[in-house]
Formats: sequence, C-alpha cells, structure tokens
Amino acid sequence: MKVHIIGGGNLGVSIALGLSKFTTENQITITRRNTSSILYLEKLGTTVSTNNTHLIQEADIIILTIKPYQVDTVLSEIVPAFSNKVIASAVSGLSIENLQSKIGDSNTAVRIMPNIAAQFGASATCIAFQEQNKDKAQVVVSLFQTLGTAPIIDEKLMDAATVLAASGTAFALRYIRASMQAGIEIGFDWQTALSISAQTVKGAAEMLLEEKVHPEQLIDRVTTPQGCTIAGLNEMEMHGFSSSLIRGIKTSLKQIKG
Ligand SMILES: NC(=O)C1=CN([C@@H]2O[C@H](COP(=O)(O)OP(=O)(O)OC[C@H]3O[C@@H](n4cnc5c(N)ncnc54)[C@H](O)[C@@H]3O)[C@@H](O)[C@H]2O)C=CC1
Ligand SMILES: O=C(O)[C@@H]1CCC=N1
Repeated sequence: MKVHIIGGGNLGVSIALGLSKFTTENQITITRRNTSSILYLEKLGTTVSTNNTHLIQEADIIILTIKPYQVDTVLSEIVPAFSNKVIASAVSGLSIENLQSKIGDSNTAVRIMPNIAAQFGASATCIAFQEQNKDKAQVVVSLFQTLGTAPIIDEKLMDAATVLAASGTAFALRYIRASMQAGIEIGFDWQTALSISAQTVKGAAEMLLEEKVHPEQLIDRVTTPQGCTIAGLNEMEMHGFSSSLIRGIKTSLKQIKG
C-alpha cells in the first residue's frame, strides 16, 4: 500500500518509522516544509518530500499529522490534487464532520488517535469513522493494527482518547521519571534506576494486558500484610497520587474541548 503522511513532525515520523520497521509491503511518503531533520528516513526506504501533492493521487491512505491551525492551508493545497481517497486525521479536535466537509464527498474522513509508541509497534491507536464508511475505513484499522492495538471507538470519545492514549504516553513517562528520581535518592545511579523503573512498568502493563484483570487484583498479590508495598501505596494516596492523575487527565480533556 502507498501511505502518504502529511506533516513529518513528532507523530508523523513515529508512524513512518513504525511502518518501515513493522511492515514490508508499504511504500511510505512523508512531507514537511523543511525536510533536513528527517532526511535520515530515506535510508529506511521512506520517500521524504517538501511537496505535499507529489504522487498523492497514487496514495491508498493519506495520514494527516499536522497541527490544527495548519489544516486549512494544507487541505486547500492537497484536496484539489486527489479524489476517492481515505484521509486518516490525527489532528486533535478536528471532527469527522468538519474534515469531511473540507475534503468533499468523493473522499472518506477517518479519525485516528495514535501515540508516539507507534514507532515501536506499541501504540494504542483509537479510530473513529461514520458507519457508512466502515468498509473504506478498514484499511486504516488494519494499518494501525500493525503498529500496536487499534480499537474502534465512538467519535464522541475521541477527545477522551486523545488524553488517555496520546497524552497518556507523557503521563506514564512522568511516573517513570518520578520513580527513577526516588530510585536515585535511595541509592541507584540514574541509568540503573531508569532501567529498573521502565522495566517494572512494562512488566506491570504486560500482566494487565495478558490477564485482563482489574489492576487491584494484581496489586493484592504484591501487598504483603504489614509489608513495605502497602505502606508506600497508602502514603502516596495520602498525598493525592490517584486523584492527581485523574485531575490531570480531566484538565487535559478540558483543554481540548476549549
Ligand atoms: N505528538 C503526539 O504525541 C501526538 C500528536 N497528535 C496530533 O498530531 C498533530 C501533529 O502533532 P506533532 O507531530 O506533535 O506536531 P509537530 O509540530 O511535531 O508536527 C507537525 C509537522 O507538520 C509540519 N508542517 C507544518 N506545515 C506543513 C505543511 N504546510 N505541509 C507539510 N508539513 C507541514 C511541521 O513542519 C511539523 O513537522 C497535532 O494535531 C497533534 O494534536 C496526536 C496524537 C499524538
Ligand atoms: O499535547 C497535544 O496537544 C497533542 C495531542 C495529544 C498529544 N499531543
């Protein structure tokens, strides 16, 4: 398949890297106004261009990874150059209805919300589309299944998916950083503390995904009565650990909704 990624920034590059690593059958093109910092992608077989319309009519999927304020300029440039395309937009806050009205009826709007772990085949890419476009959207679902999980969600949850799945990467990394900082305070050098903290989070996540149980069931296996774990957890909760995270996620959501 021919995949055109418009917007070679943080997200666009992570998708291009993931596709070049985890798929063999795709031809990837990525565009950006100044390409000097992403020319290395060409060594991996990706075409890098400053021209958003270069061979775009041949694309099977066009992925938009530009900022919301760049949408009108980019679409007014590219839409006249193609028809009958599936446009998968990762632009936060841009509704399917709004995108569909900008790309015209011959094209199909699909909303995607990947995260930068797409680069490692570990994104949780939430996908939404209109029911009548189910068949055409399948190509997007299949593509993102190669880069991690790709749950189909109701569009009304897309903003929530943005903060849980995309911003969530930053939230998880901040947990790891805090854990690592504590690790340094209790005796490790930062590299050792970081690798222990990151692997511990990875292990916890793998158990949850494999066993499909509520986290508290696994926590119960770790918290020895009168032990150190429950003492630490209770101290964290006393200082608002869970409520701080919940408040942060809800604040992120308010920021998107405006
Ligand atoms: N960074 C992330 O983790 C995630 C970002 N998103 C969304 O994806 C979009 C992009 O985010 P980032 O990659 O972080 O932003 P970014 O600023 O890193 O990337 C945007 C890229 O578009 C390029 N660009 C600007 N005008 C262009 C034009 N006319 N033609 C071609 N390329 C052009 C810029 O040079 C830049 O490289 C945003 O809408 C964001 O909300 C969604 C999920 C995760
Ligand atoms: O912070 C942002 O606005 C974008 C959307 C989710 C991740 N990055």
